[in-house]
Amino acid sequence: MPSSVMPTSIPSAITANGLRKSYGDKVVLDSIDLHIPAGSVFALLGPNGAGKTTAVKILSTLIAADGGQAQVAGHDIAGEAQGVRGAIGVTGQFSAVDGLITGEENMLLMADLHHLPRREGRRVTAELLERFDLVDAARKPASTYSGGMRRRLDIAMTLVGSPRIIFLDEPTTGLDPRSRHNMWQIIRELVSGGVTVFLTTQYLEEADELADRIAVLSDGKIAAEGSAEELKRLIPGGHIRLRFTDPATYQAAASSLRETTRDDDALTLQIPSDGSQRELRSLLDWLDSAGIEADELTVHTPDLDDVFFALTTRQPKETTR
Ligand SMILES: Nc1ncnc2c1ncn2[C@@H]1O[C@H](COP(=O)(O)OP(=O)(O)OP(=O)(O)O)[C@@H](O)[C@H]1O
Repeated sequence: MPSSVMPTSIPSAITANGLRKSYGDKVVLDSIDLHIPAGSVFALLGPNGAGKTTAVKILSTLIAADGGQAQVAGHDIAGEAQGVRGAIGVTGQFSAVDGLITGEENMLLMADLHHLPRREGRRVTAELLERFDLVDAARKPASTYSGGMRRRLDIAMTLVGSPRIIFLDEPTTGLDPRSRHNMWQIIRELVSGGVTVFLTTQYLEEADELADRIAVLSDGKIAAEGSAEELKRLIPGGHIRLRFTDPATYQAAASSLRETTRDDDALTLQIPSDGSQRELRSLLDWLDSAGIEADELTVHTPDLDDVFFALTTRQPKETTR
């Protein structure tokens, strides 16, 4: 895997070896290893209840692991929790925003918690409210904010302490498409400023858009890890789909094309393909020479959805890893 051949000159922001956590009989994290280079975006992807939040809580020292070790920003999560906390910011499902006070007051409170001198606190607050487009709403109670504004305030509050590593636990869950794209832009800007982002998400598109590396968490284990492109290559699934309306044409095509998957009810044929121009051309040539005309032709290349479903669909017990 590329993580093992990572240039040693890139320092690791987060490393974990054999992290374990159970609640009662339920094993939530079953020996997790992570190596996240500084300045990169790492996405931990998994279905509901996979253990993503548990991983964030352990790495941000909110809860203790049952076993294994991890270093965050060079500090051991068990022995140097204060060092870890000083280097990180956490936002997400356990938001720090207080709805009863204004956005600005929330920011100033954060500045106090970080022991910033009053003037410096005001300067940082004004700068971040501006950067996150919250100036107009700054004097309104945070309870009146939309979901997107609240998330922006949450991240702005996290940045008061200038963290080098930020944990974003499902940062866009429940946001509308525009707010989601705004949030992605904010995350990209954080990374271009050198921050390392550890992101959890259920959205494949989000991981595809933002992450340098993606790990798919399933049944307490990392089922696969790599860039979006590497993960897509892991699974087959590319195909060309031909749809017919005339049953006789469909039958003629089905009986003469090899390696097809038939759907006799929908009158469609699926031909395995890597989606390349060469394969598409040879299929079209063949259809032409056989005098077969499909009513619709679509090319399907595997996407992260395919990877996700292939890796997280529960298998019968004896075939699981
Ligand atoms: N304090 C707790 N006590 C008992 N079980 C817990 C506790 N916290 C989490 N769990 C269980 O651990 C599992 C993983 O939970 P976790 O919140 O980490 O999942 P997740 O991947 O973040 O899910 P989601 O996408 O729904 O937030 C779930 O089955 C959950 O019910």
